Amino acid sequence: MFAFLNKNDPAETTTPAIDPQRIPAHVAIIMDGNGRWAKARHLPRIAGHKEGMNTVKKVTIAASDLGVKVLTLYAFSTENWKRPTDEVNYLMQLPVSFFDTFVPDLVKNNVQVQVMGYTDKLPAKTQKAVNDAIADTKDCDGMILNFALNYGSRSEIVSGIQAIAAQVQAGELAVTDIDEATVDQALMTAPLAPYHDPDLLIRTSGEERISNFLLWQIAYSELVFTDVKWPDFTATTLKACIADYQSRDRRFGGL
Ligand SMILES: CCc1cc(N2CCCCCC2)n2ncc(-c3ccc(F)cc3)c2n1
Repeated sequence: MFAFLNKNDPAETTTPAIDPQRIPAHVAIIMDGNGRWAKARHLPRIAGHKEGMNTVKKVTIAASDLGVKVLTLYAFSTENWKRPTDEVNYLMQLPVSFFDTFVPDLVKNNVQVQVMGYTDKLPAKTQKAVNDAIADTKDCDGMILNFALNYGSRSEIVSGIQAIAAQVQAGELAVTDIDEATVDQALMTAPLAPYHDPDLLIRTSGEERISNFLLWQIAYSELVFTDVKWPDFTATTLKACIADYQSRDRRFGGL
């Protein structure tokens, strides 16, 4: 079901062998450990977030080069608003910094940006940076880089139920016609079809929790937990996680 990597090789010094024919189509990552990375170096937490953004750039290109179809990154949860104001303010300018420096590389690598979450609640500058990047990469038909931004799975499911109920109330949908596909189409991952469900979910920094991320979508996902902190995560770490994924015998509930 899930495994914990890096018991013996935390630095991932060896490049694992992976089968290029069995790359997971959709990889989702909970990018944890940025604050602890900074604390271990006697740096402010925002230094960890800044280094974490550099890792986003490196891992985006690595995933695209490996042939991943969708890379979903949990950048900011609905619960993160509880953090200190100065940290939230710093985090909210990261999408601006990211796109100021990285959109040309995204286009060069044919990467399309998508964003899911309650983005209307974000600061105007953050929303503009996100909307500009989506517009600038809309013609790219390579890997989709999907940021979860002000996202929470339970809220997403409630919003989806409300949308389905409105369809029934409007006479557009019969209750007996509601099925799993109806729910898939009502969730924020609908635009990722046919890759709306992650094949592989990675969480960094040793925590073994899902933390309200893609709860419906990970029903059959392989879960890999690594103790590597996100700022230390590299293309080699990604390959090690994919090698672990490829070592699994996925049954989707069957024998
Ligand atoms: C808004 C919070 C946040 C935090 C953050 N961190 C800090 C915490 C996680 C580690 C990665 C670095 N990053 N890194 C990229 C983005 C980003 C988000 C949307 C977008 F369209 C483009 C880039 C980002 N956003």
